[in-house]
Amino acid sequence: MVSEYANKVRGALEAAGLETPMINIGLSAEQKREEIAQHMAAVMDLLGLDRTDDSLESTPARIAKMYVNEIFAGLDYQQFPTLSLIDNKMGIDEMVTVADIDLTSTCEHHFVTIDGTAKVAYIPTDKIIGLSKINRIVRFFAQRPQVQERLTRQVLVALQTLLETDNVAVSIRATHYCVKARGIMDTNSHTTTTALGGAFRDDLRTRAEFLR
Ligand SMILES: Nc1nc2c(ncn2[C@@H]2O[C@H](COP(=O)(O)OP(=O)(O)OP(=O)(O)O)[C@@H](O)[C@H]2O)c(=O)[nH]1
Ligand SMILES: [Zn+2]
Repeated sequence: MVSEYANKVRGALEAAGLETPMINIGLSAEQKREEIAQHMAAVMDLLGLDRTDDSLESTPARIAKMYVNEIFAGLDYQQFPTLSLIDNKMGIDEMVTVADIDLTSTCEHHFVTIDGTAKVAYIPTDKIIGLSKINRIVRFFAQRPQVQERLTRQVLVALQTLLETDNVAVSIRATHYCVKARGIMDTNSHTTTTALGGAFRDDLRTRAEFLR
């Protein structure tokens, strides 16, 4: 079952042209794992690995399970977090910031790790969200093949939709293992992406407070 919240978020991402390019192939999670395992076995065979070795024999099934249940679980809206949203009866109108959110994602160009942290802030209007739910929404979108810019904007639009306010800001700082562990092999650089809405975009002081 896909929740009402998840459907709202999906609709908003599609309308904004920010949805991850996906095709509904109509397979169950079990069927996906089975087929992916077969393909991973073929990849290992082509690399000349001996899959009868006891350390390698379960690797295809392990990778399939990791893809479907773990690192790409966010492709399935049924996995969207259960939310607690409450009416802002307290009239809170100051910035709420969650910083140093652990973020592990996967680069969609190379299928290797993106490792970083996220910072999310919002200024409540009518709704307040349970704090841990912000971390969970970040994790949901991180559990997809991603480019950091899209990930940042998906979290922004999801929270704007759920909180019914433009006043949301998201910043992600991450190391890409496709840059660190291969290719240019730069072990030092990191990438920062920022997506600002409402007052975070238009009001210099609010913007500065978030970016500080
Ligand atoms: N904008 C953006 N680019 C990314 C992200 N993750 C990886 N990339 C880049 O995607 C690009 C893919 O470039 P290609 O030339 O097709 O791939 P490649 O030959 O493996 O490139 P090199 O990494 O330069 O060896 C690389 O420059 C990656 O650094 C991301 O989150 N955002
Ligand atoms: Zn990459």
